[in-house]
Amino acid sequence: MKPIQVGLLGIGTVGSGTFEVLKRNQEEIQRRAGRGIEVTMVADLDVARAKSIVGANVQVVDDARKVIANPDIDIVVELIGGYGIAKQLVLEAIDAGKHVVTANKALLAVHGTEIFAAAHKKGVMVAFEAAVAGGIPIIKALREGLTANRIQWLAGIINGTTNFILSEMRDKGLTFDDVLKQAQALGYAEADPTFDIEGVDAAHKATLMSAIAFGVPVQFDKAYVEGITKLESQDIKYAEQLGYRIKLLGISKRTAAGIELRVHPCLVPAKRLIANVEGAMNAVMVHADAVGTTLYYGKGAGSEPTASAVIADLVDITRLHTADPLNRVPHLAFQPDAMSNLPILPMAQVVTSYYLRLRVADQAGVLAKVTGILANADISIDAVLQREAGEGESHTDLIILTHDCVEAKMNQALAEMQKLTTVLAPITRIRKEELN
Ligand SMILES: NC(=O)C1=CN([C@@H]2O[C@H](COP(=O)(O)OP(=O)(O)OC[C@H]3O[C@@H](n4cnc5c(N)ncnc54)[C@H](O)[C@@H]3O)[C@@H](O)[C@H]2O)C=CC1
Ligand SMILES: N[C@@H](CC=O)C(=O)O
Ligand code: NA
Repeated sequence: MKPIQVGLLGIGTVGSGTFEVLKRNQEEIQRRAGRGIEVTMVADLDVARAKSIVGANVQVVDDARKVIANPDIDIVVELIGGYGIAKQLVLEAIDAGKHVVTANKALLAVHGTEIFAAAHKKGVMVAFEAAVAGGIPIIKALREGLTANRIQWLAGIINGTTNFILSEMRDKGLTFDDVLKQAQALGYAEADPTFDIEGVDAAHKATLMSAIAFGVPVQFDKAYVEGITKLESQDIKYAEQLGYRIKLLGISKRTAAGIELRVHPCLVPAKRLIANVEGAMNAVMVHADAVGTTLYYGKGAGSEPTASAVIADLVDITRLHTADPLNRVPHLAFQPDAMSNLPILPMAQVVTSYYLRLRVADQAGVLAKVTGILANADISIDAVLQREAGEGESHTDLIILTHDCVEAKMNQALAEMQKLTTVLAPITRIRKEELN
């Protein structure tokens, strides 16, 4: 049988890995797919660099639309990134009846509803394993492997750049900016690294996982997003003393009132496997009713790990493209007419526990006032740590761990505590999850 012909749009970090791994493992891949899979056309703005990667046997153009217009191309792989031209190209490829593979979580988290609807109407597949946690087959696991289950929550380290920054800062005492530069040089960071450090990239991925886990539409605009730029190294140290690690987590939970969808730094018990995921590695925990808790771990960024996921999608499409579209796995795991309208909850309605750090005057009665405010708000305390004031210091740090409470109550208690004259600086609040 004639090989499946693939057109690559963009041959940067992920595109070059995809080309290389497809070539290197072509025999093994063909034995699995039942058919050869070949990149026969590439579009990149940097034609010279693209040619140096693919050699003379592959046609290279600078206009992606030429790939889409080529009737011999069966699958278009979008590896340009962003919501701009990438969106137009993906929609045009669908319109031309091409199956699409993309690693572009930003595009799908924001415009997924429109893109999946267009693909469904046209009877083509849009596959996106590489868009979440790079090489980890988490989309496959959520969409197919766990299909018997009612999923209750998922929580993951789903941005390699920020996990790398947090690990290097903690272990080597390096500065934020230096580690970010390293992450960029290693090809982990997004084109705009603020997407990584402000939690946006993780929120894109959490949005996609949440849609697949709970059968709700992709709703990035409703996600709560907080990155790691305001984290202070002293909080990392205090958390360690209390038996926790701080990780940037993407979390989505099903509750009776709706779906929690949030990304923020989070204290996680140091004894959990996920707390020990270091460097650019990713890990996702999924808790479901039948199977219990499962954990998926691996490389979430980088050229070949991400290519591994792109190629898995190419193989899936190769196997399934002749199947009746109704027999294919739905894009978001649930049939399009069986999606749930459970709302995404505003952050004020989220229930979680907290780490609080207060810079307080070193005076008698301060602790009582603070704990009194928490008690009045019905927030119970799990642990308290008070740093001894140093010689000549008139202030000290008070660290409090709370049990679960609704975020609105905590906001109110924080506002009251902040008004105390003995509280000398803005209070640090970091959320905490036991993940059990
Ligand atoms: N780098 C990584 O580790 C991962 C990246 N991704 C996603 O994969 C996608 C690609 O990322 P990278 O390979 O890292 O980016 P990159 O910046 O290395 O590569 C993008 C390529 O697209 C080309 N390009 C830009 N505009 C174009 C246009 N109009 N027509 C044709 N080519 C064009 C650029 O010249 C470049 O070669 C993004 O959506 C990213 O979020 C997903 C998982 C991991
Ligand atoms: N910038 C992302 C790349 C993969 O999605 C990350 O750091 O995880
Ligand atoms: Na993946």
